[in-house]
Amino acid sequence: MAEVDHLAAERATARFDVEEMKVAWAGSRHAVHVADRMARLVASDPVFRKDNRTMLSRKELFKDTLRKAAHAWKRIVELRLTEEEADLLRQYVDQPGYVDLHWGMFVPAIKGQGTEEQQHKWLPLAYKFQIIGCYAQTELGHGSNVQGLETTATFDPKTDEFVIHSPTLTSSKWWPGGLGKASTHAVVYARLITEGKDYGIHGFIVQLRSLEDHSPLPGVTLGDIGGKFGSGAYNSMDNGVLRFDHVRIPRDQMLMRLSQVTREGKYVHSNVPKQLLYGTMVYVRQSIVADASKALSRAVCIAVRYSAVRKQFGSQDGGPETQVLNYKTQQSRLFPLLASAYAFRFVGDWLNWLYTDVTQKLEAKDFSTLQEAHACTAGLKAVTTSVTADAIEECRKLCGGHGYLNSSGLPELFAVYVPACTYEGDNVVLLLQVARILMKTVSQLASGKQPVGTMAYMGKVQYLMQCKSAVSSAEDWLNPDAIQEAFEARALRMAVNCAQNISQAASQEEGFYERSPDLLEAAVAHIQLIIVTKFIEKVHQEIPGHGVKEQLQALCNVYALYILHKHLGDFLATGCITPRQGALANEQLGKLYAQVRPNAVALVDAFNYTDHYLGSVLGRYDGDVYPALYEEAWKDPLNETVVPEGYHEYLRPLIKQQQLKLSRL
Ligand SMILES: CCCCC/C=C\C/C=C\C/C=C\CC/C=C/C(=O)SCCNC(=O)CCNC(=O)[C@H](O)C(C)(C)COP(=O)(O)OP(=O)(O)OC[C@H]1O[C@@H](n2cnc3c(N)ncnc32)[C@H](O)[C@@H]1OP(=O)(O)O
Ligand SMILES: Cc1cc2nc3c(=O)[nH]c(=O)nc-3n(C[C@H](O)[C@H](O)[C@H](O)COP(=O)(O)OP(=O)(O)OC[C@H]3O[C@@H](n4cnc5c(N)ncnc54)[C@H](O)[C@@H]3O)c2cc1C
Repeated sequence: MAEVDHLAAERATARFDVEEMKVAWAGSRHAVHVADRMARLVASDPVFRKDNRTMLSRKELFKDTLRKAAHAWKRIVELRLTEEEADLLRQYVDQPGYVDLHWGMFVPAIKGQGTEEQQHKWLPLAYKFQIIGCYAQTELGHGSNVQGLETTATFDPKTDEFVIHSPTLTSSKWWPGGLGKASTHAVVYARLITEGKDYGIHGFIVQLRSLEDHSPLPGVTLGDIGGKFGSGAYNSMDNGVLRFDHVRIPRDQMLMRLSQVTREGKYVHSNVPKQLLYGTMVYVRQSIVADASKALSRAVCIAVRYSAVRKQFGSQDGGPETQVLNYKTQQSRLFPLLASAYAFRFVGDWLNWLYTDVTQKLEAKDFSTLQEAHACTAGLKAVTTSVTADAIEECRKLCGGHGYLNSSGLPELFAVYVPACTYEGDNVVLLLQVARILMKTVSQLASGKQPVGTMAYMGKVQYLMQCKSAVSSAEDWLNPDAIQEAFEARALRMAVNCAQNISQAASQEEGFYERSPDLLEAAVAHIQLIIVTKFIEKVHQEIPGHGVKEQLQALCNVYALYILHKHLGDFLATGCITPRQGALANEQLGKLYAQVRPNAVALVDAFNYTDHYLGSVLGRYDGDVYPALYEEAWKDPLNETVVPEGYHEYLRPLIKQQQLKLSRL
């Protein structure tokens, strides 16, 4: 705890119990305790220091990542941490690295697509780090279009092996994290060819490097793909390139849970949907939604605390300067982001529940919710990452000039975060998947088929297509039913409009292609409805703690009315609300910002982030920003010498030359 709390006055104005809000945010009292313990463990360990990260060269940064990963593993083993604790410890280390892909994709791919026998063989090796794995799907030529991948896995019945080959330059695996320098193994996605027939994409476990000296195995060419956006940031990750020259692997290294190749080379597909091959991506997409709320809440925490510390311009009578957080413009930019952080947190929890539920159903051979899981994970991944990436940049601007300094933590957070809009599915490509499912659902309405899950509202088509909002005062917008109905009507009408336009095209495919920009917006409207709905449902639950429910209610309304205001064109164009009702929503939004203002600092305190994890001099808990900024500047390598290197070569001759010229005048 800080000795001098420059934000004490802010904390004193909070009208709710911050400790209880921490519980609401983390999900349970247990979750708060575990997270707290792990965060402090990391913060107090000098190996996990990260304040100098943006000043390291790529090589130093990569070595630092290896060191941190090894040290984290040592601590996990020494302290006998549980899986939950270990995951949190890695999260607080906060440096992207090969372990993310090892635990986050390699292990889940084997769990999801490997037979029990294969899991029995490979998982213990992975769990003890006797092998290190990555997920090698994307190629130089194709990422989004998974069916377009070119790497081949041809079965050779003579030797009972698959021959893995990269037939073209564009078939080189390109991007997999951990592949460049660290991984010994990969789950490689390749076209399965047997008995002369191409059966499409399947997963194979392939060893890449020697377990003795880490050198590439014969026929394997691999390396790092090069520096990436920003200093520090995602450059700690060894995203890699990989080519195979007729590399042989035993037949039993094909992941055979969904389909098999027999000893004779016969292809057998189990009676399961082929999309289960994409299961690892679905799993990671739902984790990415939870991750979005973490990244967004970090940026918002920095911007809120700093905005409370920073003062600009005085009162007209020469009194004290105004905290920038008191400017209405600052509030209208910042508070919707604060509300979004909470909204994403709760929708992330719900998505995790949905994923667990779908997984259990799949195990019982019930595939009915597969489409729902795909639509929700793809859509929520797309919307939450796009909003978060933009929001981090907005937080940088909200911090003025100091936000542009590395020591603010925001440039690095942005650089680390933006690829989330691309990896695990480009956001536009994913939203078009949602749109396809929406169009399918609309087309089935006429046949009387009742939509289920998050599409269930579409079943109220008769009502939602013609309903008119009853809002007649700003306060009416505090009614969750009014919000819910407006969002449902907007999403449905946008989807139906798209479907009608598509039906006028020469073919469904052509119509979809022509209308894809509108479809994108319809998909976003549907996903925003889900986020609003899950926030409303959360607030309806019993939430203990003085004032906690009231604050969440206010944030829920901020989130919904901000989206309504931002997308007013959609609501008006579809006739769901009138311009007057739109203006009333904006009026109510202003009142809600005033309600949030005294609670803002406490609302970000509830994220319970250590100064180490935040990594920002602007976001310090104690608000003592200026001495920290001043001190940080002196740590820059440029300040190691008073006179800079290069002075004698370039500056002195220049200055002397000018002096000489002047003396001749
Ligand atoms: C790793 C860390 C884990 C922790 C995470 C926590 C925090 C995150 C922090 C850091 C992350 C760290 C690293 C990031 C690592 C990144 C890894 C990667 O990027 S791996 C590569 C990911 N690649 C993609 O996502 C590719 C995107 N493309 C696709 O998913 C598909 O190809 C696409 C676009 C869906 C199209 O597929 P296609 O086969 O052509 O399908 P159709 O459009 O024709 O659809 C056919 C039917 O299949 C249904 N479908 C499609 N996908 C799925 C799915 N996933 N699940 C279920 N069903 C699916 C689709 O709806 C169609 O159904 P119908 O036939 O209409 O009924
Ligand atoms: C940091 C990072 C880490 C990654 N890690 C891994 C990893 O560990 N393993 C792995 O296998 N891969 C990994 N990837 C690859 C990643 O999954 C792909 O980059 C991603 O799926 C996007 O595919 P792409 O690069 O082919 O983009 P493209 O599909 O080429 O996208 C280019 C543009 O085309 C547009 N576009 C494409 N198709 C359509 C369409 N049908 N309709 C409309 N517009 C379209 C996109 O919106 C985008 O604007 C990683 C990528 C990054 C950036």
